[in-house]
Amino acid sequence: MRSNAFLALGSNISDREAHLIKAVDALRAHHAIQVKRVSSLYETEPVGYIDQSAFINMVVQIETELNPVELLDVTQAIEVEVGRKQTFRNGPRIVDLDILLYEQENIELNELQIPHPRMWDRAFVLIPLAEISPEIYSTRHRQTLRELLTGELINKEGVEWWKEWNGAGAYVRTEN
Ligand SMILES: Nc1ncnc2c1ncn2[C@@H]1O[C@H](COP(=O)(O)OP(=O)(O)OP(=O)(O)O)[C@@H](O)[C@H]1O
Ligand SMILES: Nc1nc2c(c(=O)[nH]1)N=C(CO)CN2
Repeated sequence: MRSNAFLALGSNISDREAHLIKAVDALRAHHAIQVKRVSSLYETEPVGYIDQSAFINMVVQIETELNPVELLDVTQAIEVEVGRKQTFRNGPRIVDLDILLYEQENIELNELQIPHPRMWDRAFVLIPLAEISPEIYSTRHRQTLRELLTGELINKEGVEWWKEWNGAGAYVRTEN
């Protein structure tokens, strides 16, 4: 059975776009993952630990035969493959892959929480996510992403559209 999931990617070291392309290529190369949609790239001011370079962030939609924990194993292996070194919480990184959503599942394991617990506070996640899937519904806000982003609830500052996705993979712009 195939499940729908959304992943957030970010990089803020050296050639940020190249790292993201490598990560998406690695997802595409995996036999149990199909990349369905890829957002544009956004340049974003660092959140949390602010004394570091700007990030490039993006979101991809996948379908996968992997269960959530297997998917986490794969995303963590890709982080290492693309070159992630040990870092500190919120610190700089070659590439970071977070699982945002997996179907409608709520998961509360030590090593995996889905929906990603901080996603609704992060414009650098919500803005690219809304680009590829504006109808996603936040049970916390009782609004769709589209509604949430046209309102005042989310501070959109510090997130700038940077460029279209130039790597391989489905680039599908939704009509909105
Ligand atoms: N939905 C999720 N996606 C990815 N990792 C998760 C998720 N939920 C929990 N984790 C756990 O988070 C751990 C730490 O992740 P990481 O070092 O990337 O944190 P971070 O990127 O600094 O902060 P943040 O999690 O706020 O983005 C991972 O080892 C993983 O087990
Ligand atoms: N703009 C931005 N800030 C961050 C990011 C990120 O991807 N983009 N990731 C972090 C740790 O996961 C901490 N802060």
